[in-house]
Amino acid sequence: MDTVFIRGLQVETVIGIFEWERRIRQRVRIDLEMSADVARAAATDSIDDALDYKAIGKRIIGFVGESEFLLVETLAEEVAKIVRDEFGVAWLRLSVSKPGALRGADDVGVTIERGERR
Ligand SMILES: Nc1nc2c(c(=O)[nH]1)N=C([C@H](O)[C@@H](O)CO)CN2
Repeated sequence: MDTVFIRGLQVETVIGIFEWERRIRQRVRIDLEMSADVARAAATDSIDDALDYKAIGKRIIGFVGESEFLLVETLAEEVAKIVRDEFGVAWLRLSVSKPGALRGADDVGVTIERGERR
């Protein structure tokens, strides 16, 4: 299985369980790996046969920027659904984190895996 990935995508959004977090925008970081047939795209050298990371990245930026979830878990699940349903991705591994949210830690968040690897 091949993968197409997006690493370190940063988007500002409303997220968090505390009252003060509902009044500000915070930066979340998204790391995404998606199964893809890279050999086919390489053979034709056509974006039509590729999983377009730019199109997916723009869709995620738009969705996350407009969202107002409490938990990073919910944000991760909803982004995973969009990527799978709208871009036909069979398997993905997705991390959503809030850099600096926990004093003393570089980053905190969740990683989910959805679908079957082909
Ligand atoms: N598993 C989770 N734990 C916590 C979350 C979360 O989204 N998932 N969120 C918070 C707070 O919003 C925190 O990020 C504020 O600094 C705490 N724990």
